[in-house]
Amino acid sequence: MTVSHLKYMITPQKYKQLPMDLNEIFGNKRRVVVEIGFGGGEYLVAMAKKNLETNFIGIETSLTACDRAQKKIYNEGLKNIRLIIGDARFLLKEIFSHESISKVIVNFPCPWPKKRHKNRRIFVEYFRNTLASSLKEGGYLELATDVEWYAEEVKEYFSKDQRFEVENIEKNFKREIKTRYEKKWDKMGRDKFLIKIKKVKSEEIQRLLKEQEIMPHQKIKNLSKEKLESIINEEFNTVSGKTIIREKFENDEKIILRSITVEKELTQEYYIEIIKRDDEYLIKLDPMTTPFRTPGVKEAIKKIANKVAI
Ligand SMILES: C[S@@+](CC[C@H](N)C(=O)[O-])C[C@H]1O[C@@H](n2cnc3c(N)ncnc32)[C@H](O)[C@@H]1O
Repeated sequence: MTVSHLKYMITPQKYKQLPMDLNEIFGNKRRVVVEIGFGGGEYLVAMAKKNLETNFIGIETSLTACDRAQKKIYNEGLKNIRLIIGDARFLLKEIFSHESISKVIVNFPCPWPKKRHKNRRIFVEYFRNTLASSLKEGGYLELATDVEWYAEEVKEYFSKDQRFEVENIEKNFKREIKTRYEKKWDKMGRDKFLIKIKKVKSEEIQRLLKEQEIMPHQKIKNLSKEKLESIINEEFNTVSGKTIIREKFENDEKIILRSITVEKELTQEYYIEIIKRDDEYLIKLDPMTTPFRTPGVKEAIKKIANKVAI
């Protein structure tokens, strides 16, 4: 990837103030459409090319997908697309302000049919509340899928909520642009289903991140090597979830701890460093990793400092 590609990526973890100001990001006040799980980016890029007066944001968990899409955006010379890597369910809630999105598109998501994988689905319980806030009144959610029961389930999920109006499921729909998965299923002769859901009533939600937490360095006078060893693989609770230190790396300059913090809607892996400075030790986030600075991450650093101090 060349440096010029990177200008399409947004890293909300680095923003001091959340939700983000989309007008500032795009340099205009045009409507914003979000595609969740854009895969190769074919649909996102083609839509942005056809609708230059609309801003598009693609959210993907896959780095490879983001890389591929960036190359397409760069080759097309488009200025109306940005990409964000991460879990769209969390990002839609935390980084988009109330009524900031005109349309959310989800194309051919994995339905995760097994019960034990249910929480990997896009349409988890809190997602409806997220859309009730971040989608504009009169805005749409559009879902395309090749799985009939999934379309029915999503229809049911929104039908019981007065903040939304669900249109009938359209079987074997035709849209101007086909996604990569759509082409694949078409070739195999599979049915496909399109469901459009209109948001009719807005409701504010409580966001976890308003101002991202400031991360003051923790300082301790003395470090216990035994205590440090004992916290590896120890799981400890924080206000909003739990943290586990998975590994320790050490060189002459610093000790680095690979940490995982699990909060209600977000799991983050990041590094914490311990550095010796004159007559004390500093314990802080490794500057190379950029987790969202949630209350759980902040508390994890404090707790580690307490646990390893003599
Ligand atoms: C089955 S593929 C479909 C790709 C594309 N939409 C298409 O129709 O060709 C689903 C995509 O959604 C992405 N994905 C899954 N869960 C996600 C989430 N919570 N947030 C963002 N992207 C997600 C996956 O990485 C994958 O690329």
